[in-house]
Order: sequence, then structure tokens, then C-alpha cells
Amino acid sequence: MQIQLRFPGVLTNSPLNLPPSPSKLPIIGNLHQLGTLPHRSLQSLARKHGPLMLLYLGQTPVLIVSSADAAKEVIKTQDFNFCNRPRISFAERLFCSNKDLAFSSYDERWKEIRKISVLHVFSGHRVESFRTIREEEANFMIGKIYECCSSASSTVNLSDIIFSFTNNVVCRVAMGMKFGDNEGAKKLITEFMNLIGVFNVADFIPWLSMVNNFNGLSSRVEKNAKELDCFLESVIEDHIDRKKKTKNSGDEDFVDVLLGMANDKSNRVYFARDNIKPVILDMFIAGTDTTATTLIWAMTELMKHPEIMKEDDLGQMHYLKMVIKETLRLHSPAPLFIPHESIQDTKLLGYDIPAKTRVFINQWAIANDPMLWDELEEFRPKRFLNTSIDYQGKDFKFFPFGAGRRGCPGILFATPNMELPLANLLYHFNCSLPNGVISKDVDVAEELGLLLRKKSPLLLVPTPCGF
Ligand code: HEM
Repeated sequence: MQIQLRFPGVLTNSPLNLPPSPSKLPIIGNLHQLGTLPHRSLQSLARKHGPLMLLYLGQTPVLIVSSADAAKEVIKTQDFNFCNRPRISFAERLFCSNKDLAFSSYDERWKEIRKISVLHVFSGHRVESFRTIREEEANFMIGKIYECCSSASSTVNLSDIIFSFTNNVVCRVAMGMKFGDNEGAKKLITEFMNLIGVFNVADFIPWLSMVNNFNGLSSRVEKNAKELDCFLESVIEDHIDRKKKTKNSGDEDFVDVLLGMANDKSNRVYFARDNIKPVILDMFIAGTDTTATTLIWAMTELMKHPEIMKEDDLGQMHYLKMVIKETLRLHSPAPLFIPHESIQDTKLLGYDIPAKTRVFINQWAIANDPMLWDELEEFRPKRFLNTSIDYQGKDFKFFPFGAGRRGCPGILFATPNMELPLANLLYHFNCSLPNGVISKDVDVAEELGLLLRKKSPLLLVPTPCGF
């Protein structure tokens, strides 16, 4: 059945030419077709219905974009029209009414926060200033693995160790502290990240929102939002006190930088203390697991491909960069990005797209499109040799960090946080698989929550080699 939505303006009275839709069920629409790995289910559906599909997730129409041309149209040519974010209710509560960057709608306040963050928080200069923190944490990580090597059980849970590395770097850079023994703070942030990744049926079938009162989700969100607020308030207070005592110490973390911005009258939009907390939370949501997940997948693929491990060039930076690209192609941590939303009615590849349509960009499907890639299921870093394909958002067959107004601002921050620990791991250890597992049986099962993660932890037996 064709839905007879109509444009309010120009096309009044003419039925809309909407993108094709797979048939749907009452109430839930196409929700049942998402499965547990929506990026893969949506890729299969796109093969049948085309690069632009309109699905109904509950009562919400969602445009699914699955080709390089369509993606380019959405996040480059018509970027201005597709750079809004839809309302996501748990994020709204947890991010203090979406005063953050990642989930906030496109408005003057978002533009100002983005400008401030890009200039003062994510810039190359700032990223360089955190070099010592990265190096210390990489050394700490190597030391921890080394300790495990000399203990009775030589099997190491590399996933845990890598998560601690990225978490420590982000905590120090953002707030000037490590969680260390602060189990309370660690649990608080873990719960926050779990809640942001939870599938909330009320975002698609609003009249079912009361379900969250019975399954406990509403009270978990409420509790977490209040506790986060208290915790971050105390972090900000500590920073203010410290600043009074040690003026211009030089070692500024993000809270210091953002406090400096708060109440600066030259900002077009008032950037206040309330904006600091959600921007710091963005760092955890967007900056820790993305990087850790990529590193874990890179090591997983290398263990699965001993022939690559033996390559003489593997220790060279240009090869490592290709390993990271190939990992991001096969296992991009945000395969469907963060949802976008159209601002005005528009035409896309000949179809009518009404204002306020939610958009999922299936970047994973494009990076795994047989029309664009040879032997696409193979982990083959050398496919990037002598090509100009990069992940800076200029090439629409491979853009794991997005592009345009909503493209990832953390790309400069993420790059050394992947390269440095990976280079260190490969330099310091020869790794083998535990309990007789052979390379071809290395588990690559995926799990999609907020991010596309490796389902089981990566267990390895490291042997020191570079000391
Ligand atoms: C491997 C690492 C990473 C990948 C693959 C990645 C990828 C992405 C993607 C795909 C988006 C959404 C693009 C869109 O919706 O169009 C995004 C947004 C974002 N990322 Fe990253 N990211 C990574 C690391 C980081 C880091 C380290 C930070 C911060 C330190 C960060 C901060 C952000 C923020 C704040 C946004 C929201 C931007 C906005 O809506 O204006 N990301 N990232």
C-alpha cells in the first residue's frame, strides 16, 4: 500500500513518489526485519528493494541509504538538509535535554558547541598536546600484559586491556583523572553507555512508552541521569578549585578548556557550565568504545591471518595504517552511524523525501558492496596500497567517520589512539591463540548495541619479544 503523504508546499495535491518499502506488519511495521544485526539485514533488504528504501520501524518512517551515490547526496550535496538528528528519548534525558554534540538537533547552540569543540577540543594542536598521556597509557598497557606473561596463567583478555587503555586515555584527557579504583564512577559511565545503546521501543511506537515503567528502564535512566549530574558537578567543582590554587599550570584537560569557554561573551550562543557535562559525556560515548572496538577487531583479524602477521612490513607505519583502514572497512564500529533527520521536504535520486524523515546511512553495506570492492569478505590490508582511499570523508565508498556537518570531529583524536597501541602490541609481543584454537577458527561473531563489537572477548597468549 502506498502511503499518501503530501508535501505541504510545492507538490500539494500530487501523491508522493516515496522510495520502495518492503511489506510490513501492523503496529510493528518492519521492525521484525531488522534482526540482531540490522546492518546485515538492511543490506540484504537493499539488494531486493534498492539503495533507497523506506522502512516503517513501528510508526516511524526511516529512510535507509545503502549506496555510495545516495550517501554522497545525503551527507555532501544535501548535507544541509539532512544534518538534523531525530529525538531519541533516553539520550535527551541523559544528555541534559540534548545539550551535547552527537544527539543534539541542528540549531544555533549545536553549531556553536561544535565550533568550540572542533577549535579547542579536537584540533590537531590539542591532540598533539596529549601525546604524553597516550604514550604513558600505551606503556602502562604493555606493562600490564607483560605482568600477565610472567604469571601462572599466560592467557590474556586483550579486549579488557584495550578497553582500559582507551578509557584511561579519554578519562585523563577529558577530566584529568583515571577511574582507577573509583569503581562507582566506572559503573556510572558503563551504565550510561549501556542505556544509550538500549533499543527503546518508545522511540518507534510512542504509545508503548509505558512499557519502560514496567521493565525498569525509565527508572534506570532517571537514576543514572541524576547520579551522572552529581558526579560531573563534583568534577567541575574540583577543576575550579584546582584552577584557583594553581593558576596557568599549563596542563589543561577538556573540562579546563570548556570552563574557559563557558561564559565567554564572545561566543554567539551562551556556552555555560550545563553544556560542559554533556560534551564530556560525548567523549565517553563517542571516543572510548569506538577506538577500542576497532583495535580489538584489528588484533582479531591479524590473529586470523598469520600470513599478515609474518609480513616484514607489518611494523611499518604505512602498513599499520592499511590494517586499520581494512579493519574499519570490515568492522566499522558505527555501521549505521547516528540517525540523521531531514529538515525540509526534498527530492533524493528522484524520490520524494518529506521533512522530518529519519535516515540511517548503512556505511557498512557500502564498504562491503560487491560492486565497489573485490573479495570483499577477505581481510586484505594491501587493497589500500597505492590508492588514495582514506577515511577522511572524501570518498563515498569508504567513510567510517562520516562526512559533512555531522562527520566525526574526533578523527584526529582517534587516529593516534589506534596506531600507537597497535604498533606497541605488535612490537612487544608475539601472540598465539590459547587452548589449541587455530587461526581459521578465531571467532569473528558480531554484536550490535550502540556499536558493532566483537561478541566474545579476544583471548591471547602473548610472548614478549621486543624488550
Ligand atoms: C574509530 C574511531 C571512531 C569512529 C569510527 C567514529 C565514527 C563516527 C561516526 C560514524 C559518527 C557519526 C557520523 C554521522 O552521524 O554522520 C561520529 C560522530 C561523532 N564522533 Fe566519532 N568516531 C570515532 C572516534 C571518535 C572519538 C575518539 C571522538 C572524541 C574524542 C569522537 C567524537 C564524535 C562526536 C562528538 C560525534 C558527533 C558529531 C555530531 O553529531 O556533530 N569520535 N563518529
